[in-house]
Amino acid sequence: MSGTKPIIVALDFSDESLALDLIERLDPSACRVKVGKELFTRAGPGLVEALQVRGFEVFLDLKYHDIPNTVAGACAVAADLGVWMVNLHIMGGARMIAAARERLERVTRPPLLVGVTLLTSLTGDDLAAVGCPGDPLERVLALAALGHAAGLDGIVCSPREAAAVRAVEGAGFRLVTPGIRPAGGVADDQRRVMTPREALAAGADDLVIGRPITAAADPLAALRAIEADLAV
Ligand SMILES: O=C(O)c1cc(=O)[nH]c(=O)n1[C@@H]1O[C@H](COP(=O)(O)O)[C@@H](O)[C@H]1O
Repeated sequence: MSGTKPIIVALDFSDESLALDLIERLDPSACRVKVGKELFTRAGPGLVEALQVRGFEVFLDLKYHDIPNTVAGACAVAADLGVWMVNLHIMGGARMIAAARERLERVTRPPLLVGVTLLTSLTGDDLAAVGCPGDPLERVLALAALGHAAGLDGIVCSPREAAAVRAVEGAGFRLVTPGIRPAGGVADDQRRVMTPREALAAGADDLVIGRPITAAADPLAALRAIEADLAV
């Protein structure tokens, strides 16, 4: 684990006010937040700035996947926004990743650049159905190696793959893991999941957690319960 606050709360809301209501009750010294496609499409960069003004480090999760020039430009603009972390799809290829890295090297405060390997909602059967049969773990390991060589700071993967990736890619490579579900929680659309404690024990650096917190009757109590479980 590379920090004292491994939890990233995924603010997957359709409305800015819902995100801000939750944020008012969170402590920026205890967690980070993620702004993804839903909230960003609604609220845009202004919301990112509002979160940062309140002291939160923001993971901008727009999963860029395009030609190298377009992704590099988007990463540069994300850096201008001052975000802490930004992501892209490793399937965009080594030249796309290298272009993003090269552009970020030109900015004063580059965000961490991480790459999505295989979405945590996908199984081996899903891979076969899109014409890429194979074992999810093998695919994650291959994409992690490609991304690392092309200049990523880390990857997004399921915690189920964290230990294997850590063994190959080493200590400094950041492992960001969604697909987190407290024991007994519903998986929703996630397929490759682990509990928060299992994920940290497997070597994850960051735990991206959305609905187990945001859809709970008492989101703050749900977050506290996860933190308490991790502290044991
Ligand atoms: O890049 C991501 O953050 C991401 C990658 C991935 O493979 N799986 C995944 O679930 N995510 C994001 O992580 C969050 C997980 O949310 P919950 O399933 O509600 O905990 C969502 O905001 C997803 O967009």
